[in-house]
Amino acid sequence: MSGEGKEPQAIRKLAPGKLVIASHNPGKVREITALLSPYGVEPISAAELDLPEPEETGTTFVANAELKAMQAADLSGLPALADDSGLCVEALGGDPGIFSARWAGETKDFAVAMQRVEDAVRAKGPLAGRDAHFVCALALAWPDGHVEWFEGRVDGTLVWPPRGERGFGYDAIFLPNGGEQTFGEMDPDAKHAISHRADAFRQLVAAVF
Ligand SMILES: O=P(O)(O)OP(=O)(O)OP(=O)(O)OC[C@H]1O[C@@H](n2cnc3c(O)ncnc32)[C@H](O)[C@@H]1O
Ligand SMILES: [Mg+2]
Repeated sequence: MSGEGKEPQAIRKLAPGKLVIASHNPGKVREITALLSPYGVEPISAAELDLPEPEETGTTFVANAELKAMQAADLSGLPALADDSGLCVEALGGDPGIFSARWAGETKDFAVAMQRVEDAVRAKGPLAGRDAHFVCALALAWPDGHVEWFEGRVDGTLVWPPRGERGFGYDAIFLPNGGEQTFGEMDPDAKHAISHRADAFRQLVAAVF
């Protein structure tokens, strides 16, 4: 990990400029802003810039992160960081996966999405396992069209009923391996120590700082 034993520095290629967080999900924007906070960049969200939400036509997390980042960099003329992430349930062959946001429907209701996951796993029968993991692909796009990407992961188990009001999305049903609290119950700093997003972010820091 970079930064150990020295003061965090501004991102070499970014300082002292702005970085667009190419996401329309306030939970993600909050987490990415916190992860970026030691590094001296000025984050500005896609919503603040009124950027459109692109259609996620990719078939992988990386492809979707890349298209979101490239669109934001292109439209803003600034470097842009996008995150495509999701919950992959082993018993469901990796679903909802890249469709995690879409399982919540038009109204983005994650109580509904978490219930859909529970129903789908229970429908597999009593022997269906509860193993799951979160994936986070981060793509950093530069206005000249160059893109770098990084993928992180965290493994855990699904729990029902949902536990905890912190976090967002599927956090309340995800118990990371070795932990006693779901991501929905955890302090945000504790989630940042182990999450899929933090894992991808560590790789980004190592490559870009
Ligand atoms: O595409 P953007 O605008 O960034 O926002 P989104 O919510 O549509 O994001 P995705 O397309 O990447 O969909 C991923 C979904 O997976 C869920 N998810 C991702 N990371 C999560 C996390 O750390 N905790 C809980 N749920 C998460 C969350 O509900 C997201 O809506
Ligand atoms: Mg999305």
